[in-house]
Amino acid sequence: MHHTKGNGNFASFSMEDFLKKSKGYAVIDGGLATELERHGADLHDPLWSGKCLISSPHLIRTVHLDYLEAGADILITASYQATIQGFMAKGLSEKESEALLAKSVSIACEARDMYYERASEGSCIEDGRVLNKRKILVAASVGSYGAYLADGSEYDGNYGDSVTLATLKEFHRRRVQVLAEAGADLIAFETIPNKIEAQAFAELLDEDDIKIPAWFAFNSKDGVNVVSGDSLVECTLVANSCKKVVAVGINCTPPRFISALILSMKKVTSKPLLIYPNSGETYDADRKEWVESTGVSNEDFVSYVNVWREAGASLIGGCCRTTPDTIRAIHKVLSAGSSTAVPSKD
Ligand SMILES: C[S+](C)CC[C@H](N)C(=O)O
Ligand SMILES: N[C@@H](CCS)C(=O)O
Ligand SMILES: [Zn+2]
Repeated sequence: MHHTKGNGNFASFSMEDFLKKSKGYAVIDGGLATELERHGADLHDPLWSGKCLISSPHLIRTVHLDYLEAGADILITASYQATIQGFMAKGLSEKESEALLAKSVSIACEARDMYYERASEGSCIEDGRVLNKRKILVAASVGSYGAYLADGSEYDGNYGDSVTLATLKEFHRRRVQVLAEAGADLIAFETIPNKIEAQAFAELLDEDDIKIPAWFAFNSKDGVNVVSGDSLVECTLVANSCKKVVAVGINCTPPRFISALILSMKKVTSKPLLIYPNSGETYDADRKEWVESTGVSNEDFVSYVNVWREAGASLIGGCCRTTPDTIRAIHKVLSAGSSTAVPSKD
């Protein structure tokens, strides 16, 4: 059994230090694709939100900036479903594809710079906008192989026998290298639907000498295991035994499942726990649209925040179908309760 608890530190970056300096918690941003669509982007495309790296990079920057002004401390880049393989299928060269991945990071960094500029001019809260010079992290998104398949496979995670550990490592290798060298603070492996893909990510981080740390975010549709049916505890242990993983948790999962998932992860790791649930709505992968009216309201979402914090989550945000309003409300709840919050520690 390898139940040894990792220390969560890697290289010069320590998630514990970052959290300590920000009162023990941090706010992650909300749905990027959701917000791009609300601004008029058409994401009916195999690249989904990654399509905007080609068609409307300025819109991505606007959305990042909106999330910072809503109080997010961490931006997740537009690279979730952007892959070299996906770009090349559109006729781009390998070099152009790699440049677009790097651009996802530079767009987020630009938004951060613009935010800092605004913050130095302004006061703390202006017209409901959060403006202060806190430390902001850029997390380079790496969606799972299922995301690349563009058929909602990240909510299922059954890739079939032909997809092996080696296939997954080969598939992800170059993108991870490019993103790690593009100036992000960390890599956000997102919507990891099974254990084998977590293993592939952990091995890539170690074998390829990736210079920045990472977080692992799994997803669940039953509140017990990850979506493929693999054990969440085993998946968490894979993350826990990788030194470069500085936080582990859950994303794009209905809010009602989150507390139980946090509690089961907490039993096997002392790394900081992160959660950024979706609204609880269901995704129709054929239509590439969300089925409305199955989710929770912003008020209901936010009513969970203190429960999640008390259960042990220290990084909290939103995934698909959450908006800057959700993040603004999360920021408000957490800053109001921060005097009583207990920071996570080893
Ligand atoms: C997290 S899901 C909503 C992303 C989109 C999906 N991979 C698709 O292409 O349909
Ligand atoms: N970060 C992604 C969603 C992950 S499920 C995006 O909105 O592009
Ligand atoms: Zn999502």
